[in-house]
Amino acid sequence: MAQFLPRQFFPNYGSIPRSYFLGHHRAGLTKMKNMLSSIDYVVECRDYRAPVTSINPMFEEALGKTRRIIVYTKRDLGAIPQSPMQRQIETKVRNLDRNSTVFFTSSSSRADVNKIIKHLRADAAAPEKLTGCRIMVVGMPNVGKSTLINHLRNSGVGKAKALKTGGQPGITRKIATPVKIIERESGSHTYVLDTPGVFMPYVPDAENMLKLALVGCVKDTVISPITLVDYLLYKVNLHDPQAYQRWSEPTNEVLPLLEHFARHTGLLMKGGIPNVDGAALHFIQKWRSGDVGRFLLDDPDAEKRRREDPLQHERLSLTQALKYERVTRKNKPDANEPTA
Ligand SMILES: Nc1nc2c(ncn2[C@@H]2O[C@H](COP(=O)(O)OP(=O)(O)OP(=O)(O)O)[C@@H](O)[C@H]2O)c(=O)[nH]1
Repeated sequence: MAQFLPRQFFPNYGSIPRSYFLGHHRAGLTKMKNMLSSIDYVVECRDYRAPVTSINPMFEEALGKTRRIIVYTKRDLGAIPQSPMQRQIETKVRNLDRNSTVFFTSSSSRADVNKIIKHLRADAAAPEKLTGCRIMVVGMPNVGKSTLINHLRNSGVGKAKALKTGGQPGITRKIATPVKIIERESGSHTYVLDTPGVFMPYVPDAENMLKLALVGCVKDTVISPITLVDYLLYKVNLHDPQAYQRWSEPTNEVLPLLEHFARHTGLLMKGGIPNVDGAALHFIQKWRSGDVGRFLLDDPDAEKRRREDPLQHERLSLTQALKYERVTRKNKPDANEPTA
């Protein structure tokens, strides 16, 4: 049999939507900015699988110089736990933000969350105020903020889940009441505030929009699931074309893959015709639960090179992003209303 050759580039970016900036994202960001004066730390959550793409430049500019801890969530989905690959990834990702305190967490690992609690308890610079230390947790939609806070609370004060979590973005729509995660004898306890996930007004690079949709920052109704699986297939093949061998031979063709997958998983319509749309959503869910390989969608080495080369530094500025948003709103009065 001929050797399988994965695609080396993805040919089909077509007309992918580049925005998902909803009304509650804008309102949440404004409220966060207004609350900053009473906040001692910001914990910025990013998705481990897209450590570069899930950075929201809006936070960089809006949250200013408030002390920041970066937490890469969903560690369990980006690499096999304790593997050499995991260690390699984390060294590279840590090196991208040498001046920040960085943690990697998996919701299934108490040890990961304990490290953050330990750091916060030991932090000599934590303010000893009568009102306690207040931490705001920010990040893109669905990145795992509420889950992290529930685990911090459980690890820090032994209490059960306080916040609602869910598999689709937008579960948290308002800044929540503070949740206590550390108790101190002095009475200066540490509290955490959950915030609504905030997307960016415009994603200049269509590939980044696909990555953000795959990791779940964007609702599954915004981009065609078949396009998403096509992009995922391209990435999976570069990582390990055997990752979906339970359902299909290695292939670069999305429709045959989805047809095989639909038949294996019983997603059939009348007359036994494979339900490829349903299969696409199910295949994405499989990948999101770690069943189709664990790997990064971003390349930290490429990001390092990009950051070191000022000529390639093309990140969209806040001004450009807001300009784009104004134009979109002018053309479409309901552009900021949530889709389904
Ligand atoms: N496998 C895995 N899943 C996680 C992890 N952290 C969060 N999740 C899942 O990711 C989904 C989103 O988690 P949430 O905590 O609701 O995310 P959020 O950032 O608060 O979402 P918004 O309400 O949109 O702001 C849920 O289904 C969680 O169970 C993790 O470390 N590993």
